[in-house]
Amino acid sequence: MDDQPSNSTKPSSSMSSPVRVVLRVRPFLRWEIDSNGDDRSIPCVALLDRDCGAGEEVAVQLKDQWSSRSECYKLDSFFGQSDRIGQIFDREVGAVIPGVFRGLNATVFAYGATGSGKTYTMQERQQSTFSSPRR
Ligand SMILES: Nc1ncnc2c1ncn2[C@@H]1O[C@H](COP(=O)(O)OP(=O)(O)OP(=O)(O)O)[C@@H](O)[C@H]1O
Repeated sequence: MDDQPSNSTKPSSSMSSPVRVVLRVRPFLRWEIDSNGDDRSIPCVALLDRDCGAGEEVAVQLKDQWSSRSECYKLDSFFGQSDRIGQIFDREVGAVIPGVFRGLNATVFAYGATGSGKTYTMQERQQSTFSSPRR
């Protein structure tokens, strides 16, 4: 994601765009709730608009109540805390696989802060949400 504090940081794209930017928000982990307290375990990313009128873009807001951060982004797709890995695969990954067998190149990569769920998402492995932070 672009980090400019503006209302629209990403140019309009369509399904024909060669690059899709997809956001997944993972649930809070048990230890995060325990150490923060329930009142601080409030997601700082919210889906604003599922249909922005340009292709299938979505608008999301990054608003942190504990800092002054308040930014909006347009993305190609959004998956929330309750969305399953299979949904991400079906909507975002499955479509590129036939092309791979026809000799086209496709890359799916995860980007994000440490602990944000990149490995969990890419490996489709069910892991405990009650695990402790790494030391
Ligand atoms: N969607 C999810 N639902 C439940 N738990 C999740 C989800 N995504 C991640 N987790 C849990 O969050 C923790 C961190 O996830 P993960 O190891 O995938 O992060 P990471 O981005 O790969 O971290 P790092 O960059 O440090 O390797 C793990 O305990 C994992 O089980």
